[in-house]
Amino acid sequence: MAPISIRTVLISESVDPRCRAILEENGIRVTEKQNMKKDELIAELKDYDGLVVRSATKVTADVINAADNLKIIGRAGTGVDNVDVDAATKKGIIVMNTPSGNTLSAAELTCALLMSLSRNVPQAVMSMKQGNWDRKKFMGSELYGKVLGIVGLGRIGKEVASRMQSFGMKTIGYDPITPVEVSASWGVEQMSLDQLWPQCDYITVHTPLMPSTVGLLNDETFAKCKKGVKVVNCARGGIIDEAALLRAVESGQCGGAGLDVFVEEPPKDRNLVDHPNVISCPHLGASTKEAQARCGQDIALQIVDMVKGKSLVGAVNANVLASTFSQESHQLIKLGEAIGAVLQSCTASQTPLSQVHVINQGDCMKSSTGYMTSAVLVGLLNHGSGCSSNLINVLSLAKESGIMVNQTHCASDGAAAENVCKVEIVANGCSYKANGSVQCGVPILLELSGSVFRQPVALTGNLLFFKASASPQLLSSVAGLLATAGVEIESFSGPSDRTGDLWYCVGVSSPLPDLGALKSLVKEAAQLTL
Ligand SMILES: NC(=O)c1ccc[n+]([C@@H]2O[C@H](COP(=O)([O-])OP(=O)(O)OC[C@H]3O[C@@H](n4cnc5c(N)ncnc54)[C@H](O)[C@@H]3O)[C@@H](O)[C@H]2O)c1
Ligand SMILES: O=C(O)[C@H](O)COP(=O)(O)O
Repeated sequence: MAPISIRTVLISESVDPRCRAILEENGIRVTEKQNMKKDELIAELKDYDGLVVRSATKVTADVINAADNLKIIGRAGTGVDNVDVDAATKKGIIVMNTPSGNTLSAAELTCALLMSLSRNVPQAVMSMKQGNWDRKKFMGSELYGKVLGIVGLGRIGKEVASRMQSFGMKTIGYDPITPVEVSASWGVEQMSLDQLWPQCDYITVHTPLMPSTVGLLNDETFAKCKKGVKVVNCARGGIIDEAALLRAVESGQCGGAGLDVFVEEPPKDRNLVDHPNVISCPHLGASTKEAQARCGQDIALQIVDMVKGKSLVGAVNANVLASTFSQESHQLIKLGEAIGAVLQSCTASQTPLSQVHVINQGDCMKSSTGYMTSAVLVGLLNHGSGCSSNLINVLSLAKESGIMVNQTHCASDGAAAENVCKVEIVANGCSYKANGSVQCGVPILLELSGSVFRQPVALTGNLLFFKASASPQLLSSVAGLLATAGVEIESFSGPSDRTGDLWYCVGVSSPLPDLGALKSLVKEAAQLTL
């Protein structure tokens, strides 16, 4: 992938100073501006290539669509639910997070809430401060021997499990992705949620907030739990339905709740926060010096590595790009874009483009299948159109335009070029094909719609393609016309076959000022600069 240039970054929240220092040490100008309202953020962001946030900045579609220079949104932390990732992807903006930097801190806070719930520590502290000495009111219960249900067995769920096992808790859990044998290896027996709810003395949720996790604990599921179950939400507000939780603590079905996160932060509705059996924190899971240092440092290093073309780590919406940081992939991307551009030029009058099929042939093309398709589409959609799609958004743009995209990989067919990218498109109901490869680091075109070139076309510089039937005068006539226009021929590739209308390509010193001048000599003509 072409290196992404990030010269300016706006940090819109309190992020560890290491973040700014690392970015600046690497020549990136940084501005820190906190507590901006949406309009201020929109106005400010116009001037920046990058934005670094935590969870408070709402990077909505309006903000993203107004940020014409923005290329990356860096989240110094885990959850990206405050970023409209779909809108960013459509705009070709990378969204990147640092998912493991605050795992231990969030796990420790979860454990602190579980322990506080078991012994009423916060309530006892408040009571002491009010001058009381009440040893009866705050009778607790041991964690030892109790059952902890962990919903979401990812990074944090796993760390919570091992810590609470050291208190003698039995840990059971549910996760649709983590294999049962994996969680069993760290002591968590997995089961369905319906089996889990009635067994738990404590439940803690550690999933992302998404449609399938909104209201995981609700009136119906609370009813399936043991009476007096205690719950912790240190993940995202809304995974435990707040209204259902209030009803459950009021009825005693829920014996206590520890909340670090809320649907609305800070919560305007204080009913849960004020309930005597609810203990809460203002979203402090990641608020430790260590977690902030890791997240601030990680996001800065990830951005710098990406700018330097070293690696792409932590991108949540551009995984395909992670494999594009090598010399070989740069060359293949150039090849894909060039094939797309050639096909676009040679079929410019044929619209609409309705199908694109990219076949990657040969062992070396196996790992490149994903990004080659995007590269071909970038060439097809951007060339001569003013469209500025990139590898991040081109698939969604193609889908929006109703283009059917297919990609396949096949083994080498034993021909001279082992690794070949073959592209077939359908435009205006007609099919066109182009095959290319990389030779000595240069992208080359081997075949264009049935014309196999005797001398492959080096896909670089100014290229003039024309379709004509072979005749002894054809080349001298084209050469004469080019000379009259002051255009020098630098290379020539003709078809190996000589029958019918076939494609030729001439590398020229500059584009022909009037392509129409070729009309009397050829059937079709197209030119492009690569
Ligand atoms: N309170 C804080 O300050 C704080 C700090 C860090 C992370 N978090 C939040 O904690 C949550 C977990 O973070 P993580 O780093 O462990 O994420 P993770 O991606 O490592 O783990 C999430 C797990 O949830 C599982 N999951 C997805 N859908 C599920 C479902 N329907 N039921 C059960 N499990 C499901 C996934 O398979 C995954 O294993 C996230 O919401 C994150 O934003 C909060
Ligand atoms: O998802 C996260 O990383 C946590 O919720 C932490 O959010 P914060 O960076 O705003 O503290």
